[in-house]
Amino acid sequence: MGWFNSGPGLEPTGLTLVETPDSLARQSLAIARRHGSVRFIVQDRPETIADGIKRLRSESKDQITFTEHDFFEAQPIVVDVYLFRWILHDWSDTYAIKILRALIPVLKKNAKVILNEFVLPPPGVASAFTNKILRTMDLSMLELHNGKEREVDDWTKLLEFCDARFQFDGVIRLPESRLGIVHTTWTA
Ligand SMILES: C[S@@+](CC[C@H](N)C(=O)[O-])C[C@H]1O[C@@H](n2cnc3c(N)ncnc32)[C@H](O)[C@@H]1O
Repeated sequence: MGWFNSGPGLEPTGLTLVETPDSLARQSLAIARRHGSVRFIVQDRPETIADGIKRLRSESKDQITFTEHDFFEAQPIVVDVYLFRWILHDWSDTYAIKILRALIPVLKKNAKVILNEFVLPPPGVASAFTNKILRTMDLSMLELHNGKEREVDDWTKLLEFCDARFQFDGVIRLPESRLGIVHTTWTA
C-alpha cells in the first residue's frame, strides 16, 4: 500500500482493518464483515482484478466477487449501490463526468451512487495540519493525473453538470476518517 492510501483516518472507518496488502476490496471486506447480507462486486482493471482474486480469502468468496471493467465503458451490472472510493480525484471534471455518465443506462430509480473522497473544507476552516495534508493531495493529483480534490460545491456542480437526475443528498465525514462520503440518489 502506498503513502497515498495508508495512514490514520484512511482505514475503513470504525472497522477492523483487513490484512490485505493491497487496498483493493478493503472497503468491501470491512462492510461485508459487518453486514452479512450485502453482496459486493469489485470492478477494476484486469491486472488489479487478477491480484484481488489471488488474495481474497475463501471465507469472503460468497460475499465478494471480482470482475474486470473499464469505468469509461457502459456499466453492465445493475445493483442498488455504486461505491467509488478514491476514483474521481484522479480525474479532471471532463473524465469524472464520463465515469459517472457510464452508469446512467443501468441506474434504477433510487439507486445510490456513493463517492468516498476527500471533501476540501473552505479555506481557514480545518486545522493547519489537516489543510496541509488536503492541499498537498490536491496539488499531487494535479501533478500526477491532472486530477483534483474537490470542495462540496465542486461535487454538487459536477453532479449537476453530469446529469440533473443525480440528486445530491449531502456529505458526511465520520470523525475518525479523513475522507468524506458524498451521497447521491438517481431520481429518474
Ligand atoms: C486511487 S486507486 C483507488 C483504489 C481503491 N478504490 C482505494 O480506495 O484504495 C484508483 C483505482 O482505479 C483503477 N482504475 C484506473 N483506471 C481504470 C479504468 N479505466 N477502469 C477501471 N478501473 C480503473 C486503478 O486500477 C486503481 O485501482
